[in-house]
Amino acid sequence: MLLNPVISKLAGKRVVLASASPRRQDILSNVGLRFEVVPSWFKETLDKSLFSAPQEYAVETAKQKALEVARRMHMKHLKTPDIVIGADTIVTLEDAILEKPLDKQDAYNMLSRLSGKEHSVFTGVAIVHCKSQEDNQLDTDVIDFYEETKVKFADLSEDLLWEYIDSGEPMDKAGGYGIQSLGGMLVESVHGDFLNVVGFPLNHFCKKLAEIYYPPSKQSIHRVKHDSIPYVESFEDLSDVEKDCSSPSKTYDKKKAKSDSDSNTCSPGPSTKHATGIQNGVEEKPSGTVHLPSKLIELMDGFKASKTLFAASKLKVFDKLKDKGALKAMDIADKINASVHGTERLLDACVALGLLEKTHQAYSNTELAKTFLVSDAEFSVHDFIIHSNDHMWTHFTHLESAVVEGTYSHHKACGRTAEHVHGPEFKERFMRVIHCMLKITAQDIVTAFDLSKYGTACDLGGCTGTLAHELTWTYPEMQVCVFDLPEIIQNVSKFQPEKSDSSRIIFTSGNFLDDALPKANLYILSRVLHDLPEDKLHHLLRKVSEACNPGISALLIAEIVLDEEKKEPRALLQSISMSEGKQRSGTEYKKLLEKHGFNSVQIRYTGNLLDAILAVKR
Ligand SMILES: C[S@@+](CC[C@H](N)C(=O)[O-])C[C@H]1O[C@@H](n2cnc3c(N)ncnc32)[C@H](O)[C@@H]1O
Repeated sequence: MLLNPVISKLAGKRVVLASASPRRQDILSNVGLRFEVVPSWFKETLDKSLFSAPQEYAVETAKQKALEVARRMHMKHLKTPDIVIGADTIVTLEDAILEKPLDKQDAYNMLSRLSGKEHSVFTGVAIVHCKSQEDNQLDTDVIDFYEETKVKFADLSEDLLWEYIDSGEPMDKAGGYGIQSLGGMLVESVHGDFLNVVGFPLNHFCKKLAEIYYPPSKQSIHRVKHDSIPYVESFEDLSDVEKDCSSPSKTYDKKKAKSDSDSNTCSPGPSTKHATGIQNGVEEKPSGTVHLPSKLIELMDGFKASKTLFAASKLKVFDKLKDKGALKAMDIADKINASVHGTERLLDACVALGLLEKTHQAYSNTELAKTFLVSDAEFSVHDFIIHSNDHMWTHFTHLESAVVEGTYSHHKACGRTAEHVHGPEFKERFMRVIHCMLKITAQDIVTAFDLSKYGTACDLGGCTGTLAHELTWTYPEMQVCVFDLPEIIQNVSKFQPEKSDSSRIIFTSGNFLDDALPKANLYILSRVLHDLPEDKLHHLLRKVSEACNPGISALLIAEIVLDEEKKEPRALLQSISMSEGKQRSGTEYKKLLEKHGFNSVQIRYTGNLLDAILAVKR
């Protein structure tokens, strides 16, 4: 349950926290906010002398952190977040800004300066609302603020200072201390928001959200206009949010219905059209037509958009336009051997979907098509689209019977024989699909954690070796073994990139359930666990755990990690077509791994197709 109704205003939006700080993540997730973590690459090197007050520096840094993530996500995967939250905490003493200590001596200098004195902790916060414009440019709207808390340190003895520094705690914290853990011992008093010192001013943040989502009522808000049709403009008050939207007594307000449909919250359906009510003494009358929520329209029409993309890919429209500049519908029809009339309709639909551009009756690829849809582009998802058209489409057509039967008997449903599924043609297509999707997410997986200390890695179920190449590019010392079934390994040669030091990668065939695992410091299971039934899953994890030496080895998992409420649509839509296995939340993965002796489990939400989990036995 959400304690604060303003947090619920963010439900259904793609919210990103541009900070790797586990403390900020905890503060926000504890109040039920669902968000992805995409740490900012913005370097905290703004010239402090340019700011008239230290808090302005913290606010600007927070803003730049959030904007960097918003721009990167928009550019990189064309998945623009709705909101990016950036934060920066600094400690100031007599106008000097103390950030994170560089080393133990620096930590000592900071803490001894703070000893016996009162200092200020400022956290600058930026809330960036993002929107992708029609020309694919990113439009951002920044709201920022800061919070100050005053903290007084006790007089600290040399011994206490060094004991604290030797604990390692000061190193990643502004001012060199963490109030929420050992550093709490140094603090005599706190004036202001405690969580601000921990790293995020939650109370001020919620107040800001309330200002954004519940603008203060104006004098004229509850006014009645007596035109030919009387109408009422009204802003809901905070307490309205918790009310059941289906309540028949709820008054219908056209403006609200529109904004609700835009923000995917509940909106009155046709049954409320004739409702009347009294709000703040003003009688409201029904006001005009009911808008079908855009969310629902999108869902009802979604299959047409998918099929348009699939048909254009299957007919190789994007390939024909590659390197050709703009072509008229007639010329494209000729190249794809199709009717001019039908081609023109398909092309116009692609323009409407942002896949093609049209100028002077001629069509050309958009940047999105050039990057992802041309079949030989570096990051092409063409093979995945063809797989979706030829297989997933049929799969989903039989969804009702799969639900009724409780299993996905897709061979039967799709009229396919074992030969279709296990034959060489299927294997090669399967490998192409895996290869193209992993190419897009591999970099984020291998950089989610610093893996440089692992000299050898073994990618179990590593298929074409995409992750192995990314690992050797990122970690120049690492040797990687790709372990997969013999029929996969014998086909890997055609997937090897030209520019790669393949001497550090070996391909080994075997069955990870039956055979001994190759020796390695780092085991990788990418998109393997979610597919396994419980008995095989535990068997495999037991084997990996036995092969891992405490303190030396680790297990890296790449999967979609569900939010705790299990509402992530992409994972749930994928689950619907899975016959065995299941998608799991972060807590479920932690419990599963703890059961197999991995007592340190860290999760990174990458914002890309797969998230990363690093599990270590201490
Ligand atoms: C869903 S794919 C994932 C491929 C790749 N790791 C990725 O992240 O895209 C599962 C991989 O595990 C391999 N695999 C399945 N069962 C296996 C087994 N018993 N032993 C070895 N590899 C297996 C499959 O051949 C396939 O390459």
